Amino acid sequence: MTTATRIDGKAMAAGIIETVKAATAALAPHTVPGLAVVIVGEDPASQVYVGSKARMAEDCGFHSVKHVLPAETAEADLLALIADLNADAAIHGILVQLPLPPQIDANRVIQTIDADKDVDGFHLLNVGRLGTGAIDAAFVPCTPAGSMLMLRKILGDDLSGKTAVVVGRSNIVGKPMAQLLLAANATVTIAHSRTKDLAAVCRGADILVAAVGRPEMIRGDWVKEGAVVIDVGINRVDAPERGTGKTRLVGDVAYEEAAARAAAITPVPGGVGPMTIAMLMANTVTAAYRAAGKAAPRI
Ligand SMILES: NC(=O)C1=CN([C@@H]2O[C@H](COP(=O)(O)OP(=O)(O)OC[C@H]3O[C@@H](n4cnc5c(N)ncnc54)[C@H](OP(=O)(O)O)[C@@H]3O)[C@@H](O)[C@H]2O)C=CC1
Ligand SMILES: Nc1nc(=O)c2c([nH]1)NC[C@@H]1CN(c3ccc(C(=O)N[C@@H](CCC(=O)O)C(=O)O)cc3)C=[N+]21
Repeated sequence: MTTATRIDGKAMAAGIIETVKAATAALAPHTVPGLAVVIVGEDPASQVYVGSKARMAEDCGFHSVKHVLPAETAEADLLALIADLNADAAIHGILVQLPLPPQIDANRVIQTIDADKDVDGFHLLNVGRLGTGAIDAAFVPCTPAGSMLMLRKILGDDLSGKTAVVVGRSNIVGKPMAQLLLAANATVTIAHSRTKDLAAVCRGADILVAAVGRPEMIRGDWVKEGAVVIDVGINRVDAPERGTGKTRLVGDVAYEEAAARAAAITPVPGGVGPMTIAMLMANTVTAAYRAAGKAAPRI
């Protein structure tokens, strides 16, 4: 029995992309938003994501460049490429796909990106802005930003009086998600692998955000009746029922079980993933507006 509203990330993302296209057209011909996507190594899943980011950038009317570097690239060479992109006036946004191979210090790479081109929102300046309430000046990480838009569609802008539990404390999802929820007045708990009785913690959540990376770990009876569930997890699992060697994507939440109790829930695929890509395009067009000295459109 599925009773929950399915929050359609694919449809929401398509709406955002239309807004991005209009904002891009309004900048022409003086400014064309430029996005550089950099990937080191040949991990097939990462290649797919980087390809879809570059394709979507083209679809939006951006100048789009993709740099594919070999897995054995030295850190100094990647830093030199970033310096070039920082200095390139045709590039407004730089994304370096994570994770990076072990010989490269990801933190050093992220801090080398010009904060004004940091469309991932991972640079210390943008993290600091988000954490100190200067959200309008920050680039907010795409996955949490997209997750918040989905949540706001159901619950509105003010989450006063609501308890939110974020499972996962990564710099790219869990921590910025918690900051956004806090800024929207939710009472926020961040859970992780050392949390005791995670099921009970989750059961207290009016808003439950799963960003763990464990297929269907969060079961239906962990979900409070009437909760809003945002499933960030993207996990590829075997699907022998579809044929030998076939796989499918599942989230961190057991969807059908959770949907029987939740008020609203995001699916995987078609939930947070497409919203992440849409927010990357939104951040890039914002960067281009700022570079042109114009007020960025609200997305
Ligand atoms: N939809 C999208 O656009 C995106 C999806 N993702 C997906 O989201 C998921 C999380 O990504 P990311 O944040 O980068 O992952 P990380 O691996 O960086 O972080 C995972 C977090 O989950 C916690 N965790 C791991 N096991 C458990 C457990 N058994 N119980 C409770 N907490 C646990 C870890 O805790 P601890 O810190 O204690 O180790 C950690 O904080 C992945 O599936 C990833 O593919 C990621 C980015 C974008
Ligand atoms: N610097 C950096 N920034 C990132 O934002 C970043 C990153 N590195 N490394 C990897 C993760 C992962 N990530 C996803 C984006 C879109 C989908 C997405 O569109 N998913 C589709 C399915 C795609 C498919 O079918 O494989 C969906 O959920 O419907 C998934 C995952 C961004 N990440």
